[in-house]
Amino acid sequence: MRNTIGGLGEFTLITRVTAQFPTTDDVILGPGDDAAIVAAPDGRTVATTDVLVEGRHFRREWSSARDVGHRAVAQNFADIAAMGARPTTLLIGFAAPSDLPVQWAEDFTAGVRDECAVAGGTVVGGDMVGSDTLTIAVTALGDLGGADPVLRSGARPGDVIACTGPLGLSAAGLALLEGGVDGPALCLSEHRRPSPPYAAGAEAARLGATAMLDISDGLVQDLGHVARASGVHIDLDSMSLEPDPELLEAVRILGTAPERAPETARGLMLAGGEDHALAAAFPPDAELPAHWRPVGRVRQASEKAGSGTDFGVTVDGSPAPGGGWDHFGPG
Ligand SMILES: Nc1ncnc2c1ncn2[C@@H]1O[C@H](COP(=O)(O)OP(=O)(O)OP(=O)(O)O)[C@@H](O)[C@H]1O
Ligand SMILES: Cc1ncc(C[n+]2csc(CCOP(=O)(O)O)c2C)c(N)n1
Ligand SMILES: [Mg+2]
Ligand SMILES: [Mg+2]
Ligand SMILES: [Mg+2]
Repeated sequence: MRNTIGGLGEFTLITRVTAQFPTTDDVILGPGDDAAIVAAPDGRTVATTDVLVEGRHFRREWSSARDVGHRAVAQNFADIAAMGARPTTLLIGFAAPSDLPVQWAEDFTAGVRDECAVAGGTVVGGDMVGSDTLTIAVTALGDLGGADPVLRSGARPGDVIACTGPLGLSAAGLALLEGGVDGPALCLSEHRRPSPPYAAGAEAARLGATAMLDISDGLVQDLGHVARASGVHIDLDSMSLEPDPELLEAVRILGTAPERAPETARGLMLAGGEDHALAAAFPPDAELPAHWRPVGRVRQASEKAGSGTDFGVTVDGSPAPGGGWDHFGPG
């Protein structure tokens, strides 16, 4: 029992974990009572939740506890940013077996704390329960700062689709880990600790974005949600997707012939999930900073090309290949 959370007990563990989190201007009452009280300066709070399950989302042999902490924050605060909001606070449900080392819980918490410092939020509560499967369920809250939220449903024909943040790197990192081969550090680190462009969410709202979401399941599949919600069609220009040199190197290490590497890398940029980049639709006359890379156009839904499994997204005018993540669909 020594050095396991079973030895420490639930309430000591809660005290140790919550002691790591600073208070911020968004916190009226932090952890310790029946609920937290969070400031909502304009009267609205953006709320979202995502779950990480060991074996499904991470493996302890591939990711450190700190990595999982970073990732739990990143995937949730990316959803807040994708609404055009500023990340403020988190609640963390922590379900773990009793023989989990205390050190793992401490390191996970340090990862949460450090990613919160990057995103600008903090933790105000959570829950600790026993479970055979290590599972992290995070609720994130955010503040719109008086602005209108950027929904998935506002894209209009003529809009430009632009992305900011990495694409394909996390999928390449995962493939390297699955293959048991070493590869570019950037791919491995983006898989273990995604780096969503948090501030770009509110920036997109200021720039007049008509629709936005973060890329968790794959660019094509996720933009399909925008296309359906907005009643439009989206055509992506594959040649506007410029693979990072590290992504090209990773696909070569994974066995792609050098001359095919750009195409394979673009395939990962189109279908790879978990980068938590932001993709948004902007009016054609929007003046976008360079980090928002135009990657496609919004068209009338009636111009939709292709048949079969059409998510309302084409690539270079042709039906997009599948490949996005579906937790319950065919693998
Ligand atoms: N069990 C559920 N009950 C109610 N709403 C849900 C449930 N699961 C998902 N949703 C809602 O469905 C919408 C889409 O969920 P989804 O999880 O695909 O989005 P996401 O969190 O942006 O993506 P990802 O989970 O891949 O990061 C969200 O508004 C989410 O709150
Ligand atoms: C061990 C292990 N195996 C597979 C994957 C790949 N994976 C899991 S969930 C997901 C989509 C986003 O999830 P969600 O929709 O729940 O946010 C992806 C691409 C992984 N990360 N770790
Ligand atoms: Mg979700
Ligand atoms: Mg999302
Ligand atoms: Mg998903």
